[in-house]
Amino acid sequence: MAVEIFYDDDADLSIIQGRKVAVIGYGSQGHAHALSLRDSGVDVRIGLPEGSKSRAKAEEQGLKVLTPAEASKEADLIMILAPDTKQRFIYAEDIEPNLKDGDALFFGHGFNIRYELIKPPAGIDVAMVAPKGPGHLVRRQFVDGKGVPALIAVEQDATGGAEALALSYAAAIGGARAGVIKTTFTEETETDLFGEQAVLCGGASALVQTGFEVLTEAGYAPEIAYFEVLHELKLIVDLMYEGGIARQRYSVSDTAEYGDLTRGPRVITPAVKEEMKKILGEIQDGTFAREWVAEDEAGRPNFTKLEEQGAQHPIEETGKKLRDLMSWVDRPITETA
Ligand SMILES: NC(=O)C1=CN([C@@H]2O[C@H](COP(=O)(O)OP(=O)(O)OC[C@H]3O[C@@H](n4cnc5c(N)ncnc54)[C@H](OP(=O)(O)O)[C@@H]3O)[C@@H](O)[C@H]2O)C=CC1
Ligand SMILES: CC[C@](O)(C(C)=O)C(=O)O
Ligand SMILES: [Mg+2]
Ligand SMILES: [Mg+2]
Repeated sequence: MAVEIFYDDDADLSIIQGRKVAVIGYGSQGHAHALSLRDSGVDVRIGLPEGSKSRAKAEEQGLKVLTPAEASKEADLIMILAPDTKQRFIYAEDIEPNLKDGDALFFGHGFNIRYELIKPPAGIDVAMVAPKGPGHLVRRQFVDGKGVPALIAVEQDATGGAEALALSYAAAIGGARAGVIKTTFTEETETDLFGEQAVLCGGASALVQTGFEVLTEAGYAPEIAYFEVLHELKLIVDLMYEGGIARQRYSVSDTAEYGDLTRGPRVITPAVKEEMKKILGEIQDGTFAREWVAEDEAGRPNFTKLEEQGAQHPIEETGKKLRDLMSWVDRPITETA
């Protein structure tokens, strides 16, 4: 089925400018949405618990900060940008008691609706605006006059205006400069989880770490291995981003291109593709969601152990040393916040 893609000319910014928006959470996505909504003329407030470390930051950045319950009560559109595993508790305690008919409940990712962790009442709009990029770059691109593409979806259209509202919101954070695609909560959730697990985060991190290990275990200098498999990866991906895999192949040497064409499929073998399909199956049948929710409820023991192991990987030490010598590389992630 052909997708519908919307741009700025298709969106009516005045719709979101006429709403009182509460952004719950002020992390990667929360700060980006809130600041860009404000810069687009939207009446926005932040919902954070009294003890939150981000309260001072949001206030310094000129935003009104309330508790999640106060913010939900004051607003008529609530965008929930807290961690996926915490959302159902925030919803039950702070949001649901303050929902009125005609309000809108928005998500930045479909996890809690797709896996039925949150079941909103009839009478409200339920929609999603999911940027296809990390929050800090969503904000950075907005400030630079660009935009990160976004997906919108409507789960429940109580007012008849949920889709136009979601498109208006997406435009206000810069998404419609790049393209906004209409989808469903299910399609967004399943493709997003697959992308981050198999390619963007899981696949890419493992590929880089393994390439670094192979070179250093063979006796090559870690600094050379770092430049080769991590630093240069960004430059190669920039070419793909700008002109597709074809432009990457145009710019590299024909020696590299021959190696790409003949050796790439030896790294990403049919067995790897089978494993990717298995990973997708676990997303589709809910196995991953159940595992992640149980891991979080248990206090994240495996998550913490694996995160610590990743931080101890020798590529991190080598990378830090080299990045410290390239002043333009380590742009503080809070610079745009
Ligand atoms: N990270 C990304 O770029 C992307 C994320 N998403 C989705 O956006 C949502 C938010 O993710 P992300 O931005 O990564 O989250 P972060 O972990 O970066 O930030 C979460 C924020 O929620 C706050 N928070 C924690 N508990 C509560 C609570 N009880 N009440 C209110 N606020 C609370 C945190 O407070 P404190 O600051 O005190 O820790 C923090 O400000 C998720 O649904 C995610 O899947 C979608 C696309 C990309
Ligand atoms: C790729 C990870 C992501 O899906 C994102 C930045 O889009 C996330 O959940 O953070
Ligand atoms: Mg994503
Ligand atoms: Mg994601």
